[in-house]
Amino acid sequence: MPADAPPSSEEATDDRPVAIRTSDLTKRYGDDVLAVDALDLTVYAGEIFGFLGPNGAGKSTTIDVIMDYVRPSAGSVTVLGHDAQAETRAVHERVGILPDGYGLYERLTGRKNLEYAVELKGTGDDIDALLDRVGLESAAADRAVGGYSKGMTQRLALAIALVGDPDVLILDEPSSGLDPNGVRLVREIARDHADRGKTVFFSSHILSQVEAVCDRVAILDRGRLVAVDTIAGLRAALDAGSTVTLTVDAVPDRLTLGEVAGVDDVAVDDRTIRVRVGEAAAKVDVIDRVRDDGAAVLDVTIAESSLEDLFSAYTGGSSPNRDGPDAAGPVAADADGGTR
Ligand SMILES: Nc1ncnc2c1ncn2[C@@H]1O[C@H](COP(=O)(O)OP(=O)(O)OP(=O)(O)O)[C@@H](O)[C@H]1O
Repeated sequence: MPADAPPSSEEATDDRPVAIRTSDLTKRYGDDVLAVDALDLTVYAGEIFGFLGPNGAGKSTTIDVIMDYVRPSAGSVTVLGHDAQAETRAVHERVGILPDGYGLYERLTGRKNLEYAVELKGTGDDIDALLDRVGLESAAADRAVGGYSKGMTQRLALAIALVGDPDVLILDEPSSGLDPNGVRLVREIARDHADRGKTVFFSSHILSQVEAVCDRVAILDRGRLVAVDTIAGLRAALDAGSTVTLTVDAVPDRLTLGEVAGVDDVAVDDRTIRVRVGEAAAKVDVIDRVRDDGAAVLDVTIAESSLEDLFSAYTGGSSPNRDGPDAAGPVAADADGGTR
């Protein structure tokens, strides 16, 4: 189980350019809610960085501070070297955001919404190319946004996030409301962005989304950073392990599996031996040892720890949705008076 210090494979100094850095970032709402708690996070340019946590973990609040939609109670954020609070305009010029609640003009068509976003950013993007990139057909783009399905709304919001081909793309629950094609599209867009040296900050409570697309992942729980690493690194740090189940002709009288390095637990039931191993190498040793102890192995199955197990281990049991219902809708106005 992770202790106070988040496990990380990036402890060594890294001289890659930094895209987003939060330093001791803390956000309180009133006296009772500590939404973000002393968050230190470094996202490097060119990576797809997963920001993972159960509902209410503080993901949107962190993004809100990055965008200066809310002010931090303590600490600071820089984006591509610009202070998020003091140089908000510079930050907004370099960042595209797909927010959790979209803030679209419902009476205007999708196309008008997009034109307005392009005008506001002064980037002169080709509207049809953007619509095409997110898979919104012309006929749909010419309808009022108020009548859009959740998936269409999400695609339009994604097009707006891509206006100006931003150096940093922030996606807050980007797959919410999308069908599998839409989910794939989000992944392709994220990958394409990163392949061109740009940064993607991908916030989600859906593990499979993050696993499929992200280079590294931070896990946030109740405002605190509990881990930063690759998914493979997180598994290894946790010794998440596997369960080897062997069916044998007969369980040997003297079973010496407990002596095998990496074996955490052994359970015997009739002709089935279940062995929990914490190290990958122990899996083969387990099979060899059972044979050496005198049994014929008739069948072997190996179950790896699921991502849910991994996540629960880090968050003390808060379980995210794997492919579950959409994220919570937009949060109410900031207690400090900011808007979202
Ligand atoms: N404007 C606000 N006023 C008061 N409390 C707030 C406000 N916004 C967020 N919170 C609280 O701060 C905590 C973190 O919320 P936040 O929306 O940042 O989490 P999240 O990880 O983005 O969750 P979700 O996945 O549900 O969007 C929660 O306890 C939430 O209720």
